[in-house]
Amino acid sequence: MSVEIFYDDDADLSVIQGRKVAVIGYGSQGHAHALSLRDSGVDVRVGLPEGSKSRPKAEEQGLRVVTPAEAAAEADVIMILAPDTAQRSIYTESIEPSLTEGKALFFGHGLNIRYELITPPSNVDVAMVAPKGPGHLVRRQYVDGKGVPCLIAVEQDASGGAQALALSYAKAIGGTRAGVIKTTFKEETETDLFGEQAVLCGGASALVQTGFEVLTEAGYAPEVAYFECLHELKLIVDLMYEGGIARMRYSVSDTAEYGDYTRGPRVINDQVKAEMKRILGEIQSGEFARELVAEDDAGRPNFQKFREQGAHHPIEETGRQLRGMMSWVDRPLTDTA
Ligand SMILES: NC(=O)C1=CN([C@@H]2O[C@H](COP(=O)(O)OP(=O)(O)OC[C@H]3O[C@@H](n4cnc5c(N)ncnc54)[C@H](OP(=O)(O)O)[C@@H]3O)[C@@H](O)[C@H]2O)C=CC1
Ligand SMILES: CC[C@](O)(C(C)=O)C(=O)O
Ligand SMILES: [Mg+2]
Ligand SMILES: [Mg+2]
Repeated sequence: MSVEIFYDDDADLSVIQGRKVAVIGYGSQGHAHALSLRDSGVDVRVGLPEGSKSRPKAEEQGLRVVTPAEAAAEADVIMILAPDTAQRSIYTESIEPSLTEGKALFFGHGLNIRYELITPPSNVDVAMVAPKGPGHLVRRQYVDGKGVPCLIAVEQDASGGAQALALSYAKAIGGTRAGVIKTTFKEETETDLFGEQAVLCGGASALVQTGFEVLTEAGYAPEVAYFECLHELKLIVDLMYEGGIARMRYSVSDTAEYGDYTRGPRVINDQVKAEMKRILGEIQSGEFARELVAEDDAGRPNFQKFREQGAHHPIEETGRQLRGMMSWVDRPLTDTA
C-alpha cells in the first residue's frame, strides 16, 4: 500500500490566505498554528473564553482574541485546538450555532469525529491537519525554517475544495516543508492513540522509569542511572531520527549492538506485543475513548492522581538537579518558538 505525500510545491498558500481562520484554544498546538498562520500571511483570530489564562499570552504575542463563539461566527475556517475532551461542548455551545453552509471545520486530531462525539452538518467541509509532533516543536521548527510532518484527512468535502484547503493550511504551519501524508480520520485517530500510548509516551516513559528503578534499586547512583536511561535516550533517538535504527547501530559499539540484538527482544517480548495488541483493540473498539470521556466527565480523579505520582517519581528530582548544570538542555518550551 502506498500513501500520497505532498510537499511545498503541491500546496497553494493563497487558498488559506483567502479565508478567515479561527483557532480555538491557545495551548500546545493552538499557539503554534495561530502564530505560524499569522506569519504566513493568514487572517487569524484566536477563540478563548473570557476568563481564559491563555488570553494575555495570545494578546501579548500580537494576536486578536475573541470568544470562541465570536471567532467561529467571524471565520469561515474553524480549527478546534482545545483539549479533545473539551471539544464536544465547545462545538455545541460556540461553533454549531454559526456553522453555516460553505464553512470548514478543522481538527488537529480525529478523536471527536472518529468516535462520533461531534457530528457536523453535511453542508460544511470537515478536515484534519494533524502535526506528528508536539505543538511547541511545530512552532520551533517553523521559526527555524523547517517543519513537522503532518497528516491531512477529509471527512466531508461539501465545497469540493477541502483537500486543497487542508494542504494550504498545512503549508502555512510548515508541514509541507517536511511532508504531508493523506489519511483518514479513522487511521489518524487509531494510530495516533496507539503511538502515544504504547510507544511514544506510555511505552517510552515506562521503559525509562523501569530502567532507572532497576539500576537504583540495585544500588547504583541515581545520577548515573539518569544519564544512562533518560538523558542518553535522546542522543540515541536522534541517530534513529536521522538515519533509522541502522544508523544508531552503526554509531554505537559492537558490544552495544550485540546486546541490542540479544537482550532487546527479552525486554520487549511476545507478552509486550500481545499487550500492545490489546491496547490497539481497546482503541479500535472505542473502549479507550469511552473511558477517557467518562474520566473527564467525572472531574479527572484518576488523571490527577497519575499526574501527581509521575511528578514525584525519583527520576524527576535527579533530572532537575542534573539539567540545572546543563544550560543548553533546559530550554523552556516558550510559546513563540
Ligand atoms: N499537544 C500536541 O502536541 C498535539 C495535540 N494534538 C491535538 O491538538 C488538539 C489540541 O491539543 P493540545 O494543543 O494538546 O491542547 P492543550 O491542552 O494545550 O489546549 C489548551 C488550550 O485550550 C484552551 N481551552 C480549554 N478549554 C477551552 C474552551 N472551552 N474553549 C476554548 N479554549 C479552551 C486552554 O485555555 P486555558 O489556558 O484558559 O486553559 C488552552 O489555551 C487536540 O485535538 C490534540 O489531540 C495533535 C498533535 C499533537
Ligand atoms: C505523541 C503525543 C501526541 O499524539 C503528539 C504530540 O503527537 C499528542 O496527542 O500530544
Ligand atoms: Mg500525535
Ligand atoms: Mg495524540
